[in-house]
Amino acid sequence: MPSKSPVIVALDFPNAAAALAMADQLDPTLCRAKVGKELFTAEGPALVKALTSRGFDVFLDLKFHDIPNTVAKAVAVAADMGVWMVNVHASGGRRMMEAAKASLTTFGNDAPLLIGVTVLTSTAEGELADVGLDCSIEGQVLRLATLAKDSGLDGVVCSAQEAEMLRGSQGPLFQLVTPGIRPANSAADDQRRILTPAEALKKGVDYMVIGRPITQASDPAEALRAILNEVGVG
Ligand SMILES: O=c1ccn([C@@H]2O[C@H](COP(=O)(O)O)[C@@H](O)[C@H]2O)c(=O)[nH]1
Repeated sequence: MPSKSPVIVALDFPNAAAALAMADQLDPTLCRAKVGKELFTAEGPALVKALTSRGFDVFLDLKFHDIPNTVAKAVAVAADMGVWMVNVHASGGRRMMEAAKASLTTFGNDAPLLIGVTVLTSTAEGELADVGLDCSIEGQVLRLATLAKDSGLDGVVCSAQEAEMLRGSQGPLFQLVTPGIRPANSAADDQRRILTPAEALKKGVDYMVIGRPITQASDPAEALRAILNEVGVG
């Protein structure tokens, strides 16, 4: 049965053995699973299949960013793999996102959620200037989220710090997927725009992507349970 949990556990591991050892400690009715660049580059579609056959909804987090034709084809292959969610960089632009969305038409109700990445949660205020953007992070997130919605995407990756603003501007159905979640007293690591799980849900996020606070815990299943208790789920 697909999970109704708001938690997506980031399986950031170097190989299938380590990722599946972690997955086997987690209950797929209490969380979803995210496969990112490190794990997918090492193990490919077989690893996605191993997770879906264990009952996990899989978010394939490859953040495609390329010309429209290339991204559209990659998104369709991801859909064929049976993933639940896939993403592209919203900064790839309207034509790229529209092509990605169009490539999912043939999948009908089985199409994965298509999500646009706005500004990475590791980016701090002031760092946009380094890449030539003369605006605030909130302004850039709003601009890219609006473009993603206009291009037909189902939602965006953003920080929970921007969730309230986006919930107000993009409406109740636009999916807000937020990494950069840190339970109180956890290390921020390389994340810069963080909130706790309870703060994030209060701001209206749909899904919280959580990696190290769960996967590096001495008891990952207990760390997940504590987060679900904090937000009153499960
Ligand atoms: O803006 C973004 C987009 C993606 N991520 C990914 O989420 C997880 C976060 O892991 P933690 O260990 O909880 O920091 C990781 O896989 C990133 O690639 C993100 O952090 N920010």
